[in-house]
Parts: sequence; C-alpha cells; structure tokens
Amino acid sequence: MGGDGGVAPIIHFVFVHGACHGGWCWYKLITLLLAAGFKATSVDLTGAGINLTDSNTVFDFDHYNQPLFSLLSEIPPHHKIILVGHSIGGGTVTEALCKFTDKISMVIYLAAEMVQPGTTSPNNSNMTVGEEDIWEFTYGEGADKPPTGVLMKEEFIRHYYYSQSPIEDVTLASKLLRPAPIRALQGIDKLPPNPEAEKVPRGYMKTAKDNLFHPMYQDRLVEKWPPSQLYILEDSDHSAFFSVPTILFAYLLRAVSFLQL
Ligand SMILES: CC[C@H]1c2cc3[nH]c4c(c3C)C(=O)[C@H](C(=O)OC)c4c3nc(cc4[nH]c(cc(n2)[C@@H]1C)c(C(C)=O)c4C)[C@@H](C)[C@@H]3CCC(=O)O
Repeated sequence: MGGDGGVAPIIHFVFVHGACHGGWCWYKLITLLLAAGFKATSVDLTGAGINLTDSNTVFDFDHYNQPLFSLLSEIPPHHKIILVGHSIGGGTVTEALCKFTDKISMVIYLAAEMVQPGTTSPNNSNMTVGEEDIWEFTYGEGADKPPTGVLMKEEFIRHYYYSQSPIEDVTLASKLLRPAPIRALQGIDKLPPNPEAEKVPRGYMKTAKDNLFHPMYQDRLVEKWPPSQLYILEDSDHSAFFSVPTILFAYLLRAVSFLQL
C-alpha cells in the first residue's frame, strides 16, 4: 500500500516523442512494459501522430504541449508517473515537470534536450538542426512568410534518425513522420528557475551512436545539469526505441528500481 489513501501505487510510464514523431514511435517499449505489468501511455502532441491539428497552425509551445498537460492532469494521484522524453521532447518534459511537479515521480531524458529551468542550452554548434539541407520547410502562411513547419528530407532519415534500427521501422516511420511546428519549438528552454521541480529524480540516457544529436553535446547537457542517474546506450542511434528497445526497457526498469514508493 502507498501513501495515497491506502490505494496501491501504480508505476505509470508516460512517453513524449521528439520533433516530427508521434506516440507511435514508443510501440515496442509500451508492449514490453505492459507485458511486465506496468502502465504505459504515449501521447501525440498537437499536430503530431494522429492528433488532427495541422502543425502549420501551431505557433505556441504551450499549445503544442497541451495534450500532455491534459493527460497528466487526468492521471490519478496513486499513479507514480515516470515521464520519459525523447530528443526535443525533453523540452516538453521539463515544462511538464515545472507545471506538474507534485504528480511526477521521475523524469527520464532519452537523447533529449535537458536544460535546467532558468538557464539556456549550452553552445549548440554540434547540432544538426542548423544544417538546413537536411530539412524541408513548409510555409502554411505563404511563401513570403517565415516557415511554419519542418520535416527531415526522406533521403536523410535513415542516417540521422535510424542508422542502427531495423529497416522495417525505418519504412514505417517514413510513412508516419509529420512536419514539426517550427515556431512552437522556438519556445523551448524559456522557463524561469524552479527549485521544487529540481528535487524530482532525473535520469539521462545517452545514445552513443547518434548521428543527429551528437554524443558530445549530450555530455555537455549532463555536465551542465547533472542527473541523479546516467545510462549509456552504446549501440543506439538517435532512436533507441527502435534500435535498442530491450536495453532501453531494462534501463528504464533499473531507473525506477531507485524510486521510493
Ligand atoms: C529547424 C529549427 C527548429 C528545430 C527543429 C527540430 N529540432 C529537432 C528536430 C527538428 C525538426 C528533430 O528532428 C530533432 C528531434 O526532435 O528528433 C526526434 C531535433 C532536436 N532539436 C534539439 C534541440 C534544440 N532544437 C532547437 C530549436 C529548433 N529545433 C528550431 C526551432 C533548440 C533551440 C534552443 O533553439 C534546441 C536546443 C535536439 C534535442 C534534437 C536533435 C537536434 C540535432 O542535434 O540536430
């Protein structure tokens, strides 16, 4: 029995995708966790996955994150929420951590943006997002206005997102990726300091064979805001949920074994 009115605690993993992805990318992890007796949910942020909003109309980071905020507000208090964010979804996770601090038992950043509220990202000269040739922009407000969406060009997907992943997953993903709301993403890493949120245990999982989010840049994030647990996924590309799902599953279980229920 836990401390919440005598109701037994339930460990509930909530997964947040990165840019252009959707809740679909967690299908292997959700299958493994459900089979092991945990609760596991993935969310489609606004304009992603099967969320019906056109991402070209999403201009605000809070609007983009709204489906996660709704989900978190509905989860009952006896659920011990482990919030897991991938890639730029780490920005969403940090914002949710600040808004729902009391509901979250642990946050895990997977190859993710992990920036202490009140500070800025370390120098990002290693980031591939700056290499415009790999991106295709959409102009929902007309060609004379700044872009509203961004999607990786199909010929670069295997190398940058999924170099170590099964080819079937690459094929599936290439059908499901959708443009990310570029203007909403400009709102990441703009949070005020939040000492309460910093008390929540935090894990970082580094992807060592990542062609998109350089491992050295991930090291810098970890140095700048050291997590309580650090895991290295040696054989993982940027998308550990496809390339090393069983190792990721094992590391998630190890991470939650440190929870005080
Ligand atoms: C194009 C500019 C826009 C942006 C888009 C974007 N960012 C990432 C993707 C896209 C389309 C990815 O596909 C990747 C990801 O989420 O993979 C699933 C992205 C990352 N972005 C990161 C950090 C980061 N991005 C931005 C800004 C933007 N990203 C523009 C608004 C910032 C800041 C503060 O401006 C930061 C810190 C990483 C977590 C990943 C990997 C990026 C890489 O190394 O290339």
